[in-house]
Amino acid sequence: MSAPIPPETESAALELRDLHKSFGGKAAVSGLNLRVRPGELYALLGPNGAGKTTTIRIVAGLTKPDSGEAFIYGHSVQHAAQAAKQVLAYLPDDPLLYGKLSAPEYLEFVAGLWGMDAAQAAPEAERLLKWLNLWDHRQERVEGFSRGMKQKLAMAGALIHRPRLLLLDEPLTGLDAAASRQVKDALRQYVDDGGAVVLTTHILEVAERMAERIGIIAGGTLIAEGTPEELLARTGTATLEDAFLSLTGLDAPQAEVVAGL
Ligand SMILES: Nc1ncnc2c1ncn2[C@@H]1O[C@H](COP(=O)(O)OP(=O)(O)OP(=O)(O)O)[C@@H](O)[C@H]1O
Repeated sequence: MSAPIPPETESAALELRDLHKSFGGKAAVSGLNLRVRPGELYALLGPNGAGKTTTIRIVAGLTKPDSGEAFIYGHSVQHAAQAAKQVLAYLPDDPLLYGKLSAPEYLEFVAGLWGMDAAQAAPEAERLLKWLNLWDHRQERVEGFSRGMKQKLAMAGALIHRPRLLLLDEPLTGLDAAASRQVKDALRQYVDDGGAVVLTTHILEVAERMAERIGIIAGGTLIAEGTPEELLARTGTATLEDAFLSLTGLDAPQAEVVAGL
């Protein structure tokens, strides 16, 4: 039971316009365009080295593109970074937590970074911890948490300032079935409340079950985009795995490694 995300007038939660980024002369992102709507969960799929993390890092303002622009609810990440970051949360695949703190202390700390005072942060922290089933562990130090509990706490930290776009890099890696289900349920609730999620994943089943739309990226460009059903129809395949293989042109053994199957 999360509080509704405040409504926004801008039509796109995220818009990427002709993004380019090279490292040492080698293109990691090459002419990438995409739009994600509020209330949409968008999964970025692609082989290793396709440019997914670089894209997410550009949106999070951690990597500067060589050219092109990213807009979050109309705010340019490159030219209005403060406004863009205010409505954004980025959860990397190895989030930094402070082991000596309890979960409420950690959330109070993160809230402070966003300029929220303790009186504002405490009820929000309690709501998030209850929502993610961490409230019963509120007196424990984070260093004793399991990986799944840490991942959920990191997600609570990402949500404490009520962002409207959530960027997640491989959010389900290493989680057991129960923790994975809770994180998926939390993400579904978040988009149902009007937030937008962009996540990268190697788990095709996650993309197929959860995403409104999937973007397949290879060589730094979007080679296909659509609902899971549209991707199947476009490739004439029965499974997303087959669609992924067909669209990326990978042979089956290689693609199984890529897709983490
Ligand atoms: N900081 C960096 N310095 C040099 N090259 C980089 C850097 N970051 C990414 N690259 C290169 O850019 C390309 C895209 O990498 P990126 O991490 O964005 O891909 P990815 O799709 O997230 O891959 P994976 O699925 O393996 O995480 C790769 O060739 C990678 O080696």
